[in-house]
Amino acid sequence: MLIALLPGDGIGPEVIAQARRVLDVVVGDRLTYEEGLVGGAAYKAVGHPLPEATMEIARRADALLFGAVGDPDCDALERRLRPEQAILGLRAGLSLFANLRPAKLFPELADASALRPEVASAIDLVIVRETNGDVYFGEKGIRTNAAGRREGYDIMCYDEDEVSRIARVGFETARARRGKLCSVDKANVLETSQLWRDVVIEVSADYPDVQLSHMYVDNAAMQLVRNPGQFDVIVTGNLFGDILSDQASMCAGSIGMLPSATLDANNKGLYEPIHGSAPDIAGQGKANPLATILSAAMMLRYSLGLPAEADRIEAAVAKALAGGVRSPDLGGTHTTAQLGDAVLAAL
Ligand SMILES: NC(=O)c1ccc[n+]([C@@H]2O[C@H](COP(=O)([O-])OP(=O)(O)OC[C@H]3O[C@@H](n4cnc5c(N)ncnc54)[C@H](O)[C@@H]3O)[C@@H](O)[C@H]2O)c1
Ligand SMILES: CC(C)[C@H](C(=O)O)[C@@H](O)C(=O)O
Ligand SMILES: [Mg+2]
Repeated sequence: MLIALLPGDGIGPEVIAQARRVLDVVVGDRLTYEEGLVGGAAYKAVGHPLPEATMEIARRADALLFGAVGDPDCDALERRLRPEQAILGLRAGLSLFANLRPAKLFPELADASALRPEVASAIDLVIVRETNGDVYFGEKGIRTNAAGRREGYDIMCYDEDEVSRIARVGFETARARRGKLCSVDKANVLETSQLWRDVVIEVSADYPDVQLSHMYVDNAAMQLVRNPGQFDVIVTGNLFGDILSDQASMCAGSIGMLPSATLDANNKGLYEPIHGSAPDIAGQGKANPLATILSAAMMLRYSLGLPAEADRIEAAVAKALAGGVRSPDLGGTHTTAQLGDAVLAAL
């Protein structure tokens, strides 16, 4: 099976290196890798953040393992050349619309959560985030308005098929878990959200066994901190899901702990930590690689049909944490490589 390995920028290559060590031990030569340039690294090498050569590997691969993109050197570039366009281009170009972001507290990390331990310990949820639509992909630009002033705009737009297909992923995910789906929107203000809510309710007719609720996004942000244990599966749009998942990560201990899968209709997927390239700590051995290692486990489970191997990796991460290894984001002083060492030792 072929993996497109896309390390990217900043801490991306550092965390991918540790995931690769783990995969080599757990699945060995059952996987082959082709590395592609993405993000600022690709822009600097060939003038584009998502070169056709990388897309070609990505199309051929059975799954994609992605680090992170984002480079302060590229901040002044026009939008289509910015490193972040690489991840958006992969999601759009490969129809990767269903972004699953599980947030669960490893019991050993109760002290690292931003919440009180008894509140934090209840967090065990999945955010199902749509990643092919919303303000990310609507018409956008900067224009001069009637008053002669510059005006930026990003149209928020979802069509009903986009909503129903992500709603189905939400219902299926809930059905396979504790049977509760919370759809998060802003239907008190946004027409897009009103349609979202109507379509989710229509789709719910096919899932009478799943308990559906609706919540406004501002309340959801508050409830995630007040009582995260109330959520099983959250289904939401691209922008709300982006924000809520970073927030959920701190409830579960650290942004460096949350993995993700972004799937197409056939479970081909891109696997990446939810965090970015973290330029503030890049190159210092401070990055927590566990989100990326856990993303590799999700890849084995969802795209490669190796659930036992995925379980093995997740158990090894838990064992490494139980052994006391902690990167700075978790309140410790261990390096990126030492976290990798601890997971390998646990394996
Ligand atoms: N999918 C992606 O590739 C992705 C995701 C988010 C942000 N970005 C990009 O990354 C760049 C930096 O963005 P940002 O600073 O807003 O977000 P970020 O997630 O890169 O970093 C936010 C904070 O979290 C810390 N952090 C992140 N990952 C960590 C890890 N594994 N271990 C320890 N600490 C970690 C960072 O040091 C920083 O203080 C920007 O260019 C942004 O667009 C890319
Ligand atoms: C880098 C950026 C485009 C991306 C997003 O907003 O989707 C990131 O924040 C993420 O969470 O994957
Ligand atoms: Mg994000």
